[in-house]
Amino acid sequence: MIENRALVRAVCLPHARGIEVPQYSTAGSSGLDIRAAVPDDKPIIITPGEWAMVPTGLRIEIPNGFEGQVRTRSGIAMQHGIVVLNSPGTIDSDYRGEVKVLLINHGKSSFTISRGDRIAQLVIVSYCSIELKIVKSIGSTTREESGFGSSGIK
Ligand SMILES: O=c1ccn([C@H]2C[C@H](O)[C@@H](COP(=O)(O)OP(=O)(O)OP(=O)(O)O)O2)c(=O)[nH]1
Ligand SMILES: [Mg+2]
Repeated sequence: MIENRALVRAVCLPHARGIEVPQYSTAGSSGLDIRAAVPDDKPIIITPGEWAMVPTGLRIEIPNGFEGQVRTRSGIAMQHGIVVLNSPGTIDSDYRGEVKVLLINHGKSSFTISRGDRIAQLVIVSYCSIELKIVKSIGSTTREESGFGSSGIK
């Protein structure tokens, strides 16, 4: 159990009223499950190969020095091929619009998203803001320019 919790304030927009607010499903979960705020009578259907922007009905105020990462839920990825297209989606701390989730269907069947469905998870992460300095050369390493499988694939 993490004792030192960052406070994230959120506004629930009218179209999300009645939907469960994002929650950690267990005490040790890193991501809060976030739910689709689509109308009851207008589910979103994503056909194979297509993607859709799913509203969450939430505006959040992430503290300075933190960002939100919108990540795929492994269950719907494994069972239906539904993943966050821009994974992980970035929620900037200065963003005040509605958090949206971009989902793509890599599966073989259409996938229906109904009101209140848990569509993704939101992880709040601290990050480092840098000052980028352009110089003539940068420090050398053993690896130098090797990459992209240079150490072998398996
Ligand atoms: O999955 C996502 C990704 C982004 N956003 C919102 C919050 C984020 O702060 C903003 C901008 O996102 P990003 O920086 O990824 O998009 P961009 O294409 O660079 O747009 P911008 O020029 O507005 O930064 O859009 C979401 O609601 N969900
Ligand atoms: Mg951006």
